[in-house]
Amino acid sequence: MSFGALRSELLKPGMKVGLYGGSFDPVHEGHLHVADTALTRLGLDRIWWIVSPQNPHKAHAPGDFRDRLQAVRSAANAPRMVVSDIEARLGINRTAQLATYLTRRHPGVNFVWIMGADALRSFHRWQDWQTIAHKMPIAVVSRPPDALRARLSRAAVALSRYRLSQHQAHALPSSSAPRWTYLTAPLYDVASSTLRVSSRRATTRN
Ligand SMILES: Nc1ncnc2c1ncn2[C@@H]1O[C@H](COP(=O)(O)OP(=O)(O)OP(=O)(O)O)[C@@H](O)[C@H]1O
Ligand SMILES: O=C(O)c1ccc[n+]([C@@H]2O[C@H](COP(=O)([O-])O)[C@@H](O)[C@H]2O)c1
Repeated sequence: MSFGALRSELLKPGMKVGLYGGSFDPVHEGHLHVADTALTRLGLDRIWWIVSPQNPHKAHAPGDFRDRLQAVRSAANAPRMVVSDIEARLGINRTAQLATYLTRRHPGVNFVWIMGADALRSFHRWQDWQTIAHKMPIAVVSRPPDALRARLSRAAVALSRYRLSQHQAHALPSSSAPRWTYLTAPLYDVASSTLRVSSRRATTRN
């Protein structure tokens, strides 16, 4: 489903919506695994894949936005998956801005921010990260090799008293923020950066 379709879909109060932000440059199996894990373990009604125009912490320019959006649409073409260009349309690239916008506009909807363990490791460097944590619950999905380091990271320690056991993950979307959980799941050792290097090598060889 595209974001255009989403706009005409009624966002009902009480709906549980996972926000899964990423560059997806390119989209890969690990991303699908994160979305499926969050959908099932949190009992979500929807996952919105938020294709980021430009991660503010990545120096290199990502691939063409429209191409990435289209690739995510093809990969995430499954029930309850929605692909969104909302950041590009709003002209924003900070998660705190998105969280503020969505929670204000849809106060009755239960949004959850979804990210991999590597993102938790650097979360304390995101702009207004405390605001994000206070606007919506967060679900972190394990990723090699970050499992232990992520749970000992600055943000994880600062938010430790708000952590919910993964056995209670179903309660996360309707919990008041700050609240977060760490979902241990099968590890997918795949990264966009590795795929970009392989694709460059293949292009050079041909
Ligand atoms: N294999 C994976 N396992 C768990 N989480 C992942 C995995 N790949 C990506 N993620 C998570 O998905 C989100 C989007 O990731 P992103 O699009 O940056 O992919 P990436 O593979 O990390 O890219 P890059 O290698 O360019 O940094 C982030 O929250 C990231 O932590
Ligand atoms: O808001 C920030 O300061 C911030 C800093 C780094 C990353 N993010 C978000 O984290 C998500 C994952 O980014 P990426 O590039 O690692 O896929 C994506 O939605 C980014 O906008 C956000």
